Amino acid sequence: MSSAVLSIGSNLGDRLAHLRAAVANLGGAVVAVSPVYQTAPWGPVAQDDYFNAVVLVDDPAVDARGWLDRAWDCERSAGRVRDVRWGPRTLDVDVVAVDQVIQETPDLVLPHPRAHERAFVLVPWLDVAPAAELPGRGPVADLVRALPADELAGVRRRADLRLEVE
Ligand SMILES: Nc1ncnc2c1ncn2[C@@H]1O[C@H](COP(=O)(O)OP(=O)(O)OP(=O)(O)O)[C@@H](O)[C@H]1O
Ligand SMILES: Nc1nc2c(c(=O)[nH]1)N=C(CO)CN2
Repeated sequence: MSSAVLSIGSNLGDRLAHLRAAVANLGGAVVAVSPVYQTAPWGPVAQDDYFNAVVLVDDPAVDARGWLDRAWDCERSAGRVRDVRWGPRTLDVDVVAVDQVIQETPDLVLPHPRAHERAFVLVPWLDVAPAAELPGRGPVADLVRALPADELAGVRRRADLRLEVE
């Protein structure tokens, strides 16, 4: 059994189309899709706002490494070029958590090592899973409450935009 929390983000090209394509690519594994948020860029690189969302997925045949492969497949389909760390991208798919797994392998750290400090991950996750917990860090609701006000202010729900579950 394997359920995962994926964070999807885009700030290059048709941002909504890239997020929609990721949800379509994940197909039958998709259990829930959060609202879309417009988010101020996190990190040291000056760049345009992102659209972000969180997707809950489940597939008994996919393990933690398998979710990373699915994430990379989504990114490849969006024509993502890997250059600047934390720089602009057509599509970023991060594996936030897989079940209760805590691991550190060269390719995959779980939970995602920066998820607990990212409003653009925690706020949409809370929308679709109010009782969720980030393994090793506690309830997502508590993590959201602990975020600095300016982090939270940079995350604005776009009620005019929707990602459909296929
Ligand atoms: N939980 C995880 N989800 C996605 N990638 C991970 C994870 N843990 C480790 N990685 C590794 O991180 C590397 C860099 O990923 P990526 O280019 O998406 O980083 P980034 O999006 O710029 O930064 P960040 O990881 O802070 O979101 C990948 O090659 C991948 O192997
Ligand atoms: N708001 C926001 N900022 C980011 C994002 C993202 O998805 N949303 N992804 C990044 C890639 O490392 C860097 N910064």
